[in-house]
Amino acid sequence: MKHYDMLIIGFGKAGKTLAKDFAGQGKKIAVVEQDSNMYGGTCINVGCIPSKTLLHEGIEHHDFNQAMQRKKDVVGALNKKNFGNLDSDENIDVYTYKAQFQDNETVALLDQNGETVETIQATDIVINTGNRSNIPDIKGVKDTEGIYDSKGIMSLENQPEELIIVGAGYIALEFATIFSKLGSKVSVINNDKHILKPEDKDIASSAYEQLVAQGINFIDDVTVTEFSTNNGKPTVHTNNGSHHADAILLATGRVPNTDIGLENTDIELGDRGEIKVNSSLQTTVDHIYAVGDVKGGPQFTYISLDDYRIVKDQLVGNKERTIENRGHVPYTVFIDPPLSRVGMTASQAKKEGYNIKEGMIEVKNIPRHKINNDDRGLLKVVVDADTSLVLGASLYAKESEEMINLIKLAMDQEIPYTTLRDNIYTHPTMTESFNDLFKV
Ligand SMILES: Cc1cc2nc3c(=O)[nH]c(=O)nc-3n(C[C@H](O)[C@H](O)[C@H](O)COP(=O)(O)OP(=O)(O)OC[C@H]3O[C@@H](n4cnc5c(N)ncnc54)[C@H](O)[C@@H]3O)c2cc1C
Ligand SMILES: NC(=O)c1ccc[n+]([C@@H]2O[C@H](COP(=O)([O-])OP(=O)(O)OC[C@H]3O[C@@H](n4cnc5c(N)ncnc54)[C@H](O)[C@@H]3O)[C@@H](O)[C@H]2O)c1
Repeated sequence: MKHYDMLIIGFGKAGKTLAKDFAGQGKKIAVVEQDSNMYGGTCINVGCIPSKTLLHEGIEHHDFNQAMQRKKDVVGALNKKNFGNLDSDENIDVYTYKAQFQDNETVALLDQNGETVETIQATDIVINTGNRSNIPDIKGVKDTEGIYDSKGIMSLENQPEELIIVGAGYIALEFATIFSKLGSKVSVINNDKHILKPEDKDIASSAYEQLVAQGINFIDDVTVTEFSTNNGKPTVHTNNGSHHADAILLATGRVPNTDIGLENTDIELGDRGEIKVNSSLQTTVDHIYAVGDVKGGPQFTYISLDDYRIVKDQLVGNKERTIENRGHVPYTVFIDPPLSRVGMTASQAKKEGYNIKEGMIEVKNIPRHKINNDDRGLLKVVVDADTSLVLGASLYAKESEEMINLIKLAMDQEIPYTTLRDNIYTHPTMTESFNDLFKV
């Protein structure tokens, strides 16, 4: 039995950052990752980085093969760098095995045959096992060839001429954009009447129009009933017709990876199968923490990174940072142009009882659009008329993934909207539009 100061299960964003930080403080750390293709975690290997690389290549008019090759190069380099970063540290041992709890104190490392090769105990244990694609229990889903999840679709050897995407959330819309930019004909099967329902209505309808203008076909308000193969092609059957393609992507949500022997522990799960944590990310066992996607809540790399800050603060800090005070959580849906959001929309703010003022500017009225040669999109902000604080922003525009971070900072720091309105910004930039956007 080996003993460490900290055992981290899963090579995710929070875990690898904790490992390096605590090793730097002289602590002995074990990191267990079940798959060498996943050193560095989901984001760099099968998530954010490969998907955004493919999107970038599509927008730059590269073809499918060029895009896939660059994705492979980028991921390969990052995987290697991530492994080296931990493995070269004398205070960190990286184990490539599957971790299984034997009890609250002990974790077994299993090889591919399920045999225990090592057992580890540690003063603190951090579960950072992430999540995986949800495969809906629909007839034929397991036996029909040509059905992929987001990981599989990014490893295709040949470009699908036609791609059907089931689901209309983040992954669906991003992959619809990627594959249509790379030249595939894309259809999205949506079980709702609309897409982007939580978003501002003007922004959602503008984004819908743009996606349709890019050639993406939306089949809205249908229920998938079965998958099968017809004339050698995967086919999706719905309550309103059948559709076949060269490939089908399931983008139907994600489920936490909790197959780690939790039945041998006192760790409890929540209603959605996530590991239950308190606001300091402690599980129902005091010395075991859960970080990143496996604990549910918002699923983003920067949330996993912030989870690292919370656990660090809990173990060696002043225990002040929690999931309740980490500030507003912005996000970007990487369609083209990207849709970025923080805080409330106007209708949400009204429902909450705020007395609001709204600002809006179309991208075609921002000078930078001439240089970008891109007049698509609009920006909207909501401010509190009583306090002058910013309540939210919905930015659908090129470079919005950068601009949104400034608004998040202003909201967290309670900077009044008038400061954003009257600030000096460099020119010609998209951000200088805040001078007009905040004239509410
Ligand atoms: C297609 C896609 C695109 C995305 N795009 C974005 C984006 O643009 N921006 C963004 O912020 N977020 C994005 N996300 C979400 C983001 O990738 C995740 O929120 C983030 O990676 C969180 O990771 P994590 O820290 O929870 O752990 P992960 O990075 O998921 O790491 C968990 C690791 O644990 C390992 N593991 C699991 N079980 C065991 C076990 N029993 N033993 C040992 N190891 C185990 C897994 O192999 C994995 O490597 C995207 C996700 C997907 C799928
Ligand atoms: N840019 C980013 O930050 C980014 C990008 C991709 C993914 N992510 C993260 O990954 C998470 C998961 O993304 P996702 O798109 O898989 O999930 P999601 O929850 O956003 O969307 C799931 C979609 O699948 C549909 N669906 C579910 N079951 C279905 C069924 N049986 N038939 C038809 N449709 C069905 C839902 O109605 C919804 O439209 C996101 O919540 C996000 O946190 C982030």
